[in-house]
Amino acid sequence: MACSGLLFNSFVDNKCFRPCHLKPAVSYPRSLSTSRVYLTPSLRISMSMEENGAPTQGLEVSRKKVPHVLTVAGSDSGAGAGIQADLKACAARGVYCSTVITAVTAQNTAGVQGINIVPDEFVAQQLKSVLSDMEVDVVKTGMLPSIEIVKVLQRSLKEFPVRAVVVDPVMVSTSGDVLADPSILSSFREELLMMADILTPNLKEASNLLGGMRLETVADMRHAAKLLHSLGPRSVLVKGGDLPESFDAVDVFFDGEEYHELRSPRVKTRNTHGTGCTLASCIAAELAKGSSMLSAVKLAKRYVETALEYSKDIILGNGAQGPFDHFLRLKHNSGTGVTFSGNDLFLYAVTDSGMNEKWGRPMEVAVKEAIEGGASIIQLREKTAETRKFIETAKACLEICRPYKVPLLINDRIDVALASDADGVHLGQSDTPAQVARALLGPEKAIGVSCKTVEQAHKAWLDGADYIGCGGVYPTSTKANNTTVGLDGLKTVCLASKLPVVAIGGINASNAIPVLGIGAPNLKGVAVVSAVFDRSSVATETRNLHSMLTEAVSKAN
Ligand SMILES: Cc1ncc(COP(=O)(O)OP(=O)(O)O)c(N)n1
Ligand SMILES: Cc1nc(C(=O)O)sc1CCOP(=O)(O)O
Ligand SMILES: [Mg+2]
Repeated sequence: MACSGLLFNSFVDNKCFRPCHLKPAVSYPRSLSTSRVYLTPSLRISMSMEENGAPTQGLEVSRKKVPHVLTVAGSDSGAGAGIQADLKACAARGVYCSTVITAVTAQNTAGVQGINIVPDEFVAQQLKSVLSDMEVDVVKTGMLPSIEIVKVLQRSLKEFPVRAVVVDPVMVSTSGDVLADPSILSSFREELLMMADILTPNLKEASNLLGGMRLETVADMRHAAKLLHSLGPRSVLVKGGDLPESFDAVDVFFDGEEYHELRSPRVKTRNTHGTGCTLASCIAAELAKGSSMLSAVKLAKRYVETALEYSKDIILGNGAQGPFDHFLRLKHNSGTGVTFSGNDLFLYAVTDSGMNEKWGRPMEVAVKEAIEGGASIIQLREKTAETRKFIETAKACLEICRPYKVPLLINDRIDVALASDADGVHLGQSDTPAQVARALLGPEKAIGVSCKTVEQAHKAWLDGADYIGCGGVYPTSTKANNTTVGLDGLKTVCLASKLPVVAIGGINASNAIPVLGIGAPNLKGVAVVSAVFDRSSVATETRNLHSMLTEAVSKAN
């Protein structure tokens, strides 16, 4: 058979299996005429090659095995469940996910409007494409809409065995729409269940597989798990999410020897569409990474709970069942409504618990007063706070800042910023490098770096910082042993950087104007500690400083 580009709608023979115009997955230097590949148990590939017939030495290519789940399921256009949920769950768990699509559904938060089943030969073709090439660890099945597709899957898994098979016996969607003809039940029982290392039915599915058995209590679930186990799967997880009037979400796990009742508080939310697919994919992902079955199930359950809790208030769609956020990120963008910009540096209030204690002010009160006085950004600089207390304070202050859309940053402590979902961090030269902070905090959060030199400013830019704090502009007694760079040092750093800069150190109402007058367009404002917090009224001092700065800027324009 001649190879002529991509092949549509036809089976391909093995010789021409990879479309000819595509490059091989690994391309070797042309001068190396032959290669021998040895697979060691640790999955490192050592390649010994010969150049012009002479052995070459020292070429060691180490290939790290990527944990890989193949999902065989239906597409959900609303992307809450099905293939889309599987992809997101595996990505969230750090596992590669390939896909064999069995059906394309037109679906949203209201239900399923249409289903188009993929021809079984084409399901077979997809299975062969992936399984013959891509070292799949675990296969996870979802919507298997026809008996032929179940048979195709069984044949493929015989030809290309994998380490584990997770079967989510999808029959009816969360909206109540039928996703597999009831005639599929016999094929599930006869063909699918014996391939399963774990079967994960909900109550309805477990009942259907057991000929309509009533499942109303945890005792019923235990009985069902045992009966289902006798049909072939190595273990069974009967999910009790729909159990009437239960306070906890209880799932029953049975591995043929022991039962485990896995309980967790029920999350009150409409955003549960796709939980079954996600749980099964997550179990598959954990198995692919090497977990035992019970730990994979426990990890998966905890992950789903966390995602549901995190997403309980997000709004997507008008139907009864919304999707949830697998990456625990959507609230950061749409929920806080706070996005850092250089202009936020105009009047930067940096807290000091010692000063607030001295004046008998709780931190939350001080922060509120600073904002009401005109502070455009707040930094919690708590050098001695105990971690738990620091997180609580940060959360309380965020409640205050959010309605004003004033960003709240944490000094030094990335852990506290993450735990409190603060808007970013400010880091010094001896703190965690900004590049590491960026990797931990993601692209959305603001990162400021203290810089006294041009080199430090350049590095801050390369590391992905959002702004520079430059000082000490004047001598300060707030920070011990601080080097003063003066107005000249400040100007040098500003002119050497593309980043917005805020000046800090000894700045107050009597000396702030010359700072703004240095003539650097990227100097966006001043940061102050004692000038506002070591005073009897934070609001009054902040207001004075704010109006002075505003007046100076408007005069300069
Ligand atoms: C806005 C701003 N600029 C500079 C600093 C100082 O940070 P750092 O050098 O890490 O010193 P500490 O504040 O941690 O003592 C800052 N906090 N804010
Ligand atoms: C926290 C801090 N960083 C500085 C730097 O030079 O990077 S100076 C400083 C303390 C600023 O306090 P005050 O406004 O009371 O002088
Ligand atoms: Mg620091």
